[in-house]
Amino acid sequence: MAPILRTSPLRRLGSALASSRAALARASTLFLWPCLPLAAGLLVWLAVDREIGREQRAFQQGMSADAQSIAAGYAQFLSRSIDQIDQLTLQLKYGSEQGRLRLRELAARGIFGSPQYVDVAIVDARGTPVDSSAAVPANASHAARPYFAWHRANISSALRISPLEHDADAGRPVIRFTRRLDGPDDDFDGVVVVTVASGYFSGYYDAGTLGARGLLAVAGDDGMLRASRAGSQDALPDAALLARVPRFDGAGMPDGFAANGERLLGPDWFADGDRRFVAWRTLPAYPLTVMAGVWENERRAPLEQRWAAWRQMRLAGEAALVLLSALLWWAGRVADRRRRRAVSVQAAYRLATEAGEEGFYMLHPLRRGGRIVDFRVLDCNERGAALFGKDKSTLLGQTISQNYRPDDFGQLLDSYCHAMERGSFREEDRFHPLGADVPRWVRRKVVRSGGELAVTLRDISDAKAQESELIRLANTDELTGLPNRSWFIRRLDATLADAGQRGDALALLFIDLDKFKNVNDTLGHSTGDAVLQEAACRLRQALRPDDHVARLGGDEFTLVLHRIAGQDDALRVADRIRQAMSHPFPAGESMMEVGATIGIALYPRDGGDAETLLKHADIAMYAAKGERRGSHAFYQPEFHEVLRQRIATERELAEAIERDEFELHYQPRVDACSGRLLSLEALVRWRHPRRGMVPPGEFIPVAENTGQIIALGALVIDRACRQLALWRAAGLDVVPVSVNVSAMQFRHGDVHDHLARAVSVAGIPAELIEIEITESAMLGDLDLIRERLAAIRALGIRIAVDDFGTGYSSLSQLQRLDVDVLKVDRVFTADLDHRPESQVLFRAIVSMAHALDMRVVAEGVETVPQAAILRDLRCDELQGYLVARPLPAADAADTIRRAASESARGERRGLYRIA
Ligand SMILES: Nc1nc2c(ncn2[C@@H]2O[C@@H]3COP(=O)(O)O[C@H]4[C@@H](O)[C@H](n5cnc6c(=O)[nH]c(N)nc65)O[C@@H]4COP(=O)(O)O[C@H]3[C@H]2O)c(=O)[nH]1
Repeated sequence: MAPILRTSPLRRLGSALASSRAALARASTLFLWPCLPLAAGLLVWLAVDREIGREQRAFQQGMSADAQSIAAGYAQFLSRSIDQIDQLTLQLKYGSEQGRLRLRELAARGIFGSPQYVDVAIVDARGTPVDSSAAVPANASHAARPYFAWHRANISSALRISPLEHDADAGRPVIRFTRRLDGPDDDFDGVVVVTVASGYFSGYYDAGTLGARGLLAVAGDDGMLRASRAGSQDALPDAALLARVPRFDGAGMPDGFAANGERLLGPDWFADGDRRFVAWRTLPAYPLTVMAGVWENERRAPLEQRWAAWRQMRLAGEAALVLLSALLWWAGRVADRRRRRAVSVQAAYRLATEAGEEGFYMLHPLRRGGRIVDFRVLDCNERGAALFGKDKSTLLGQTISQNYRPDDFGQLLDSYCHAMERGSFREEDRFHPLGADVPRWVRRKVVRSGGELAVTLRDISDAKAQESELIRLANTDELTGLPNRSWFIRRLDATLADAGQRGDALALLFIDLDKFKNVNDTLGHSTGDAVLQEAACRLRQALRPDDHVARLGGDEFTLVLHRIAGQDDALRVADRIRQAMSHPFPAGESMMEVGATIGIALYPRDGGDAETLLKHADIAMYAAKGERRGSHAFYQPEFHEVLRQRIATERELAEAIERDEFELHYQPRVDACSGRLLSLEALVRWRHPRRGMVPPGEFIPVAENTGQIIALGALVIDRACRQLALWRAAGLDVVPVSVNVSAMQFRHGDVHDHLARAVSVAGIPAELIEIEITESAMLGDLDLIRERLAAIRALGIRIAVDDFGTGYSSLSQLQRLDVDVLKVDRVFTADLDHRPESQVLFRAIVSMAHALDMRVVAEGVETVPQAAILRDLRCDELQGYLVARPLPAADAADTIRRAASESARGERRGLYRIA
C-alpha cells in the first residue's frame, strides 16, 4: 500500500527553487554567456582608449614640459645675449661720449669677432656714421632709419631693439640694438648701433629637442618677429611658418596669452597647417617674448603608430569577441531550443503517459569524482510513482539508491550508466523496488535526453504471465500434461548436443498404444482421452526421475533415457513400460486391454540428430507392431523395408478396394448335436495380382488403421448379399450368411442403411444375413449402440457377438443389447480338452447365454474331443476346421447342396461326425 505523504513547504520551496534555477540556467545560456565576450570586448575597448588617452596626456605633458624648458632656456639665452649687447652699447655710449672710442681698433683687436655682430657703429646727430667696426660706404646715413628718428625724438638712454630688418650689406636679416648718445647738455648727440644677425638668436635651435620642424621665435611687444627658426634650417622665409604672431605686450594679452605660458596651437597658427605645442617666456628686462614650439606630428608619429597598432589589435580582438558572442548566442539558442524541445517532449510524454499505463521518470545523474554514482528523480508521472508504491511528490527528488536493494541498485546503475554512454537501451526485467511485496515484470526503455535519462516502465507482469502460459501451452500436451512434440524435439536436440559433448549414449523409445484406436472408435473420444491420461500416468511412474517422456500426438508417446550403459538398460525400461501398459485400462463402465508396442533407437548408433532418431524409433515400433502387438524392437536398417512394405500395402489396398480385388470364403456353422449346416460365415480374401490370395490377418489391421475398413466392409456386405441372391437364383436352399462388421465400421453409423440397401438391391430376405461384431464394438454409449443394433434387428438381421471372452463385456450388458448369438473365442475352445476350468467357464457362458435366450457358437473347433465336450456342455453350434475350413463360394455352394440333399433324405449325418 502506498504511503500517503503530503507536500511539505520545504518541498514546495525546493520545486520553486528548481524552477527558478532552470530559468536562471536558461537566461545564462541565452544572454549571459553571449554577453560575456561583449562585455570583455567593451572593457578591452575602454582599457585601450584609457591607455591611449593616458599616453596622449603624457605625451602632451611631455611636449609641454619640453616646450617650456626650451622656452625657459631660450629666454635665459636671449636675456644673456641681449644683456651682453646692452652692456656693449652702454660701454660704447660712454666711450663715445668721452671721445675715447676707436671702434676700428677694437674690431681689429677682435672685440667684435663674434659672428653675431654684423656691425657696431657710432652715428652722429646728423645720422652719419662716425665710427664703425666695419667699413662704411662714403655716403652712408642712418638719418632716415626709424631708430635714429626715435632716439632723436626721445630723451631716453634705454636700449632700443629694432624690428627685424634686412641688411642689404650683410645680405641677411638683422636686429639693431641702439642707444642714444647724449651731448654735454644731454642733447641728442647720435646713436650707438649694434647690428646683430637675427640668426644668432635662433641659433639656439636644437634639433634633438625641437625635432625637424620645431619652432623658435622671438617676438617683440610690437607684435613683430625678431628671429624665427622652423626646423633645423635657419631661414628667414620660414618666419612665414607662423601665420599669426601673437602679441605679448603685457597689456591684456590677446587670445588669452599670458606673459608666460604654453598652448597647443592649431593649424590656423601655422602656414604648414600642422600643430605645435608652443611655450613662451617674456624676457623680464626686454620687450621681447621667446617662443619654443614642439612639432606635435613628429613626436606623435611613433605613438600614433603604436596606438594605431593597438587599435587594430583591439578591433581584431573585438571582432573575435563579437564573433564568439554570436557563436555563444547561436549555441545558446540551439541548446535552449533543444532543451525546450526536450522539456516539451518530456511534458508531452508525461502528459501522454500520465493517463497511460507507463511509468515515466526523468533522472539526473549524480557524480562523484567524474563518475556517476546515483540518479535523482527530477520528474515522474503518478503512474511512475505508484510503481514504487509512492505518490509523486514523495518520489520527486529521491535517488534510485533510496528505492532499491543494494544488489538491484548496482545492476540498475550499470544499465543506466551504459545508457548515458550509448544513448539508449531497452530491456525486460524483474522489478522489485523497496516496499513492493512481490517482484513484477517491467519493460524498461531508457533514453539519454541532454544530460539526463528519460525512463519509461511498463508493467508487463500480466503479459509475461500470459506469455509463460502460452509457452507452457505451446510446450505441453493439454490432455496429459506431458511435454508435447515441439518441446520434445527441441529438448532432444539439446540433449543430444550434451550427450555428444560428454560422449554419453542414450535411448529413444517410441511407444504406441496398441488398441487405442479401437477404444476411441468404439468407446468415444472421452474414454479415449481417459485412456491416454492413464497411459501418461503409467509412463511417468515407469521412468527414472531425469528421463523425459512426451506425447507426440494421438496414442504415440516417446521417452528419452539418459546416460544408458547399453542396450539392456533400454530393454529393461521397455519391459517395465509394456508391463505397465498390459494391465487393463478403465474404459467407460468396464475395463479394456490396450497394451503398447515399443520401438527403440539408440544414440549415437542409430542417428545423430533428433529427427533421425525419432524416425528410426518410429520405424522400429512399426516393425515390432507388424511382428506382434505388445512387443518391442530395436531399430535395424532393414526395418525400412518393412515400413516400405506397409506403405505399399496401404496404397495397394486402396487400389484393391477400388478394383474390387476381394472375394469371400464361407465357413460353415453347424448344429453341435446333429452336425446340420445352420449358417455360413463370410470371410474376406484379397486376391492380390502378384502375391496371390492374401489372408485377412495381413490387411484387415491395415484397413482398420487407415479407415479403409469402412469401404471394405461395405464391399463385403454387398458381395455376401449378391452371393446369396445368386445361390438362390441357382435354386440352392440357402442358409443365412454372417458378415463381420468391424468396430470402426459399426461406430461409423451407416451399417444399418447399407445393410438395408444391400439386402434390397440383392432382393433377398434380410433374415438371410447375420452380422458379427466384436465385444469392443459394443463398449461405450450403450444407449446409442442398443439403438443401432435394434434398428438392424428391426430389419430382420440377427446379431452375433464375435470373439466373445477376449473383451470385457458382460453377459448382462449383452442382454440389454438384444444379441442373438454368442460366438465364444477359439482360445476357450482350444483349452477345452486339456484344461478342466475352461469347461467350467464354457458351461457358465452357455447356461447364462441360454438364460438370456442367446445361442452359443464355439469357434475354432478343431478336434473331435472338443466337439464332444461342447456338445456335452450344451453348446448350440460349432465352427472350425473340424467341420470345414473357409470355402470358396463354389465349394460353399456344394456344401449347401449336400446339406440340403441330406436334409431332404432325412439323414442325420451332418457335416461332421463325432466318434
Ligand atoms: N486356428 C483355427 N482357425 C480357425 C478355425 N476355424 C476357423 N478359423 C479361422 O478363424 C477366423 C474366424 O473369423 P473371425 O474370428 O471373425 O476372425 C476374422 C475376422 O476377425 C477378420 N475378418 C475376416 N473377414 C472379415 C471381413 O469380411 N470383415 C471384417 N471386419 N473382418 C474380417 O479376420 C479374422 C481372421 O479371418 P480368417 O483368417 O479367415 O480366419 C477365420 C478362420 O479361418 C480353427 O478350427 N482353427
